[in-house]
Amino acid sequence: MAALVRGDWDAVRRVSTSRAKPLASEMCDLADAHGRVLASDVRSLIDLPAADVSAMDGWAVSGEGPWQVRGRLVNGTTPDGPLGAQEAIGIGTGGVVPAGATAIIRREHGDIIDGQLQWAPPTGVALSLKDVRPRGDEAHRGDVMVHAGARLDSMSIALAASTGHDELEVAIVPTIDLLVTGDEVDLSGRPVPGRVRDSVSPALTGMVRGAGGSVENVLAVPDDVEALAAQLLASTADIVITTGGTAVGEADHLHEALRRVRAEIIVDRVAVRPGGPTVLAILPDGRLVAGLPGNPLAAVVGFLAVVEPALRAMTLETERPNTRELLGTDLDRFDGGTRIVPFIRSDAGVVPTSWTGSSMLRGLASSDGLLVVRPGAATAGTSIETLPAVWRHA
Ligand SMILES: Nc1nc2c(c(=O)[nH]1)N[C@H]1C(S)=C(S)[C@@H](COP(=O)(O)OP(=O)(O)OC[C@H]3O[C@@H](n4cnc5c(N)ncnc54)[C@H](O)[C@@H]3O)O[C@H]1N2
Ligand code: MOO
Repeated sequence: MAALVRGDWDAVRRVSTSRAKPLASEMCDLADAHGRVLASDVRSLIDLPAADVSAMDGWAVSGEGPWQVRGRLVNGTTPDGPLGAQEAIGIGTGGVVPAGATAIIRREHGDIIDGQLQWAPPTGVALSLKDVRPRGDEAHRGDVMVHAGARLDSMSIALAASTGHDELEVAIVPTIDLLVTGDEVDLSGRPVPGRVRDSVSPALTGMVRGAGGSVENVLAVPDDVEALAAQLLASTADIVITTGGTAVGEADHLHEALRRVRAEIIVDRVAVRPGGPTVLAILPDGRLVAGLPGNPLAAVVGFLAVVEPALRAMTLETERPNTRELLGTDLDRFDGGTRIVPFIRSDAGVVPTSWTGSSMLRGLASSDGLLVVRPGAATAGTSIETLPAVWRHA
């Protein structure tokens, strides 16, 4: 298949989605399920609640009062028979309402005098079963509570727990190795003039997690075709991300390394700024290689173009609908492709941050997300597509 060369933003994301192979699934304890992608629907194992239960502390009664009190139902047990006429039984919130009950009386509306329950309702309160939560009020056995493809969060996990689950079927987490190229790049310490501190791997580690994957290794690779090719083959990750070396400089070895390992290039540059030199390739054994530019903001954009869609396809995560917001300012006209620009929200609408250069993360770090600025005019008061700050949800 021919590579998509200087492909449009949406086309690149579609191709990255379609060329990534879904991974298998595994079972996972609820305690470890946060952030995992659900592989099969969570269906309720029970009617919820499983019986008619009282919504209030008080008494279940039958017929008109006063009532003979038959003791108290211990929470967690079921009634040992129906209530007879003029009978009452003490009940707690969540207690199973006995058959024959015709009303719940709240604790504060009744008193026991000589073993008999006397009712002293405030005005307007009638005897009724309105304080009963009927069986199946929230869910019936078999109802789909969480759909396959959902990213599990604390609420969906809690819902699975409330409907009787201890473990869930989830997609296996795709693994990522990050190969940091650039002989001038330091993985730690304070960079002196001429040297650059690696900021791409810290930025991408959280973005990978936010997109459902896991960074297994961060390795510095020298600016050398042999070394890069050897490391591409040695890695066992589902996606190998390289940073730097994508452009046309003398130390830019990515294309040659990909040729040597017989990778098929799927995407060769993207019509986006920053992030233009992004590459996506597939190794003979099916693993993906994403070549991201060395400039940090360009690397983030390249990640969103080719890695994020691939990760979601590998876990079969449901695609989120595009979000749109009101643009708060005119943007300079640009026809050379899509621009991705960090934004913040203001009273007028979304506006670009400062520090949006390809080498800068300062604007992105304080942003609320990214604008997707299509070629052509973008004027204040119109709606514009945005991408959420996925790095923040990791
Ligand atoms: N003659 C041309 N020059 C460049 C072009 C071009 O089309 N023609 N494209 C420019 C664009 S756009 C980008 S983006 C960069 C992409 O460059 P590379 O992917 O080859 O990256 P490097 O040259 O290795 O590095 C670029 C820049 O980023 C710094 N860097 C690298 N790795 C890291 C890291 N892990 N953390 C922080 N900073 C990093 C590196 O020191 C360079 O300053 O090429 C343009 N040039
Ligand atoms: O477009 Mo590059 O990706 O500007 O820095």
